[in-house]
Amino acid sequence: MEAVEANVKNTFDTVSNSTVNDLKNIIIEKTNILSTFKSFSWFQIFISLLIVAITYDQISYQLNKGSIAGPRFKIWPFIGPFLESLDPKFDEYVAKWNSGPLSCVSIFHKFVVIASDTQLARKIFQSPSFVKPCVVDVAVKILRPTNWVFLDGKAHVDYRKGLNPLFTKKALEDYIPEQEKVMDEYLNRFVKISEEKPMIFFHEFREYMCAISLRTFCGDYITEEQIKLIADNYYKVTAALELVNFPIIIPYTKTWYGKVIADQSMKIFEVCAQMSKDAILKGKKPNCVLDAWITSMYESNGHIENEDRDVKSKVRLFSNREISEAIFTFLFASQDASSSLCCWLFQIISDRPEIAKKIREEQLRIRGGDPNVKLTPDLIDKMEYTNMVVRETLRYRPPVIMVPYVAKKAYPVTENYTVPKGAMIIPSVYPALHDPEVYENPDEFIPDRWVPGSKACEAKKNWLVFGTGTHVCLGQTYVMMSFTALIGKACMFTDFKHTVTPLSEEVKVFATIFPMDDLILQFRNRDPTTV
Ligand code: HEM
Repeated sequence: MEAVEANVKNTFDTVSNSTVNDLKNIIIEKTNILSTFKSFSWFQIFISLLIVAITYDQISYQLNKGSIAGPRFKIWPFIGPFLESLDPKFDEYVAKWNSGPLSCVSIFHKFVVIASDTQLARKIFQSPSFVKPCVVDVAVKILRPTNWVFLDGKAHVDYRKGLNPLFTKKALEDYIPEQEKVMDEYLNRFVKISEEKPMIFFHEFREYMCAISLRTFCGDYITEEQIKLIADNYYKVTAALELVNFPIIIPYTKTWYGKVIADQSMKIFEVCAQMSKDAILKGKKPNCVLDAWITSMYESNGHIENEDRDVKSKVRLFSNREISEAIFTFLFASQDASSSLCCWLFQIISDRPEIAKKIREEQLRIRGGDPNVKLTPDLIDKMEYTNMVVRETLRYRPPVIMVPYVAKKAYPVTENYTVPKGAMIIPSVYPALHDPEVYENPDEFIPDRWVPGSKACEAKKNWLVFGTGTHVCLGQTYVMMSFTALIGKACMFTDFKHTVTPLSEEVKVFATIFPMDDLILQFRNRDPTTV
């Protein structure tokens, strides 16, 4: 027993001794580390941490970049080319596209991959299981988190099914009379305001686009004053939703003004939605998008008789708030792109009088010589040459030059490169539309390249003006038809003269693209029965 006790004591002593020694060692070690730290100044600690952070930032950039084109190093640590991105230059985009089929850039923690190759761009647009449209953080606050544009996968596809019939040729038939009134009103206004001297039309065209969209969407339910309020202020929404913007809404900043206008507009649309609901129940014939949508909801749910409209799938009943949010997205999606197309169309045609003459000839011919024949979808279908001019303008100066998407998970976009999860992946549209293999002399404006059966017409894969895949532009048919109608009427009834400046052909990027000099024009009335 004693032997056992002695043994235990010995073991205990040995263990205690070794534990004490270990503890001693640890304390000495810690004291050494502390004293080493103490010998550093705060400045030295800060510099060391900074070096660690910069190294981490560089290494993760190199790992994300892999073999694709892009700056060798992230020259400005953390921020990357943030300052350049605040004022994006078209030439810098072109340089990026020319640098390789896939190229990259890193701004703050965001890694951005840009695809310039047509096949790759199409592949990205058509990979909804890997990517979804990328919206700036603040967009969720401005457009509201409940907005349909943030839906993904099946929920998005189902929602789109209900919206698609609102922008078909058949639907347009109902909207055209109201649209034509706005066209006439604004063409008169353009003549009046530029009577004295040529003036900048960038703002005018933005206001006009806003007015025509709002009349198409909300019909007579929206007042002139409300249209003016939204049209005068909509640019604040564009500025608030630029790709690089502060994510938190601070009062009296760009994003705050954007939200105020968005909220005001949606409030107006909510009231319009209720007015449309009341009118449709009383048997009104639809003449705007709200009416068409509410009719399909009411027919689908048995509130009114189905008049053999284009109701392919069951449409549930939507609240006024939901409808107002969707109408705002139509405005949001259309306003900048349509204003861009409008500016380039008028500039390009004015600079090429022979094209204006051919448009007039066609417009008079299809109307049997009477310029006052009213617009209908069938009449617009006959405007083949005018349509080719609109198509060529969209190719030559595509309003949306690229569409930001985000990788939902690691996305093997090529055999050799995988886009990291969370990175932005941007399919470019412009290079596909300037591909010399398909469009000979791509930097020349040649409407005749669109004659039926031509190489350009057949190259459907290059036609990325409206995107492709599940998020393809909802308004594409509407855009082609309403702009063909508009420019036809503008050429018949007015002479518009462009003041060419050295900046006219330079491209300004403001969400979409515009002539750098903001387009200086003068409109005059003309005899519409002559060419
Ligand atoms: C010249 C005029 C226009 C151009 C160039 C244009 C172009 C585009 C492009 C490139 C996209 C992204 C497509 C994709 O990701 O695959 C898009 C989406 C969209 N566009 Fe347009 N657009 C125009 C006018 C309009 C108009 C007038 C409307 C009116 C309703 C509209 C409604 C939409 C909507 C709602 C989306 C999002 C669709 C979705 O996420 O499902 N666009 N547009």
